Amino acid sequence: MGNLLEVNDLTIKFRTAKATSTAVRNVSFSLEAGETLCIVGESGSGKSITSLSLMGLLPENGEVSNGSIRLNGEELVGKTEEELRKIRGNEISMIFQEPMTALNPVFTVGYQIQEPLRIHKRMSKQEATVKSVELLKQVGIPNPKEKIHQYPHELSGGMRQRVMIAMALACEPSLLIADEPTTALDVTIQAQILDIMDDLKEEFGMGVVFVTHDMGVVAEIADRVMVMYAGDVIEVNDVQTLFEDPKHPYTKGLLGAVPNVDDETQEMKVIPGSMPSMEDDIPGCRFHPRCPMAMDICKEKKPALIDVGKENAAVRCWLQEVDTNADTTIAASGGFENVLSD
Ligand SMILES: Nc1ncnc2c1ncn2[C@@H]1O[C@H](COP(=O)(O)OP(=O)(O)OP(=O)(O)O)[C@@H](O)[C@H]1O
Repeated sequence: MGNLLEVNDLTIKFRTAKATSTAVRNVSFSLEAGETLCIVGESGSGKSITSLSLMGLLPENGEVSNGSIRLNGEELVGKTEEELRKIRGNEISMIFQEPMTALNPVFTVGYQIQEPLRIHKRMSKQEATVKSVELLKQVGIPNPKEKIHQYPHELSGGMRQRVMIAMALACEPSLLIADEPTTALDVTIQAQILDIMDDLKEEFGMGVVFVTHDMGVVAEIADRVMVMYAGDVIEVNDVQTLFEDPKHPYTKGLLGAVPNVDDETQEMKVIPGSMPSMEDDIPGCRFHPRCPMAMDICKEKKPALIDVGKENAAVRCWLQEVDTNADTTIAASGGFENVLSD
């Protein structure tokens, strides 16, 4: 069986007043049905732009300048807005950090969940009403028959987030894209919503692309993790291996000195220095100015993303290429342990 999602060599550029700059470079990844891929990295690494491009929702000054995005074998790059509208909300849905970007304040919750069902699934008003009550129940909203008559502003933040999830799941999409959907919520509500998403993923067999800063969330929900830095994929692996044996110094930095997949309180650590902007022309590895392990070659030549022994596992680092015992080298020299701050 083919992959649900195949992204190949995706490059995204932005036109700004000064120039055209590359925000995301040659990104490739795949996703199977029922799998959750977390995209992680500091602010500005290209996580959101990558996920928005999957929906054909790049800002007006941005474009996919190269590459391919295939959903169930169908190419999405180059589709017209009208073609994409048929796919959005039906085959692919998205949830955001701020539910009010998806919810319309002037329509009732019920109307907004029923709309995609009537458009994409051609349900009658009565069928869509029954389904919307069922969906609200599935996402843990009490008294769903009453709630469908309420407006978004009458609900709490956590309840609005659930409504947005219900809306996104209404048409049982094969791909759900979630961009920091629980970041603004308190931890208890966040945990409840992640649980609901996980249950619904199992039930519907969706693939999920989940963008987050929070390594605790990654540990809880990811099957695989893709780490991005300044527009490049720098490491990808299954969640257990990535937490137990991160290869790239940047990933080690994000995870801190003693990563533990079972530690749900783990926060992304602050790495000294800052991410370059997309306009900065940095020779070699774009991480080298911040890397405690940088060698001469890192300043001169960009490393390729190379496989690390199994399918869907790769790292972009000269240490990996020139020293097969790279992990021992990093561990022996202390890596980030001496420079990390919380
Ligand atoms: N409309 C835009 N015009 C120009 N550049 C943009 C635009 N939107 C994003 N960018 C640039 O694209 C790059 C990637 O941004 P993106 O929002 O994907 O990062 P991110 O990793 O998701 O960060 P955050 O966690 O802050 O959302 C950044 O350098 C950003 O400045």
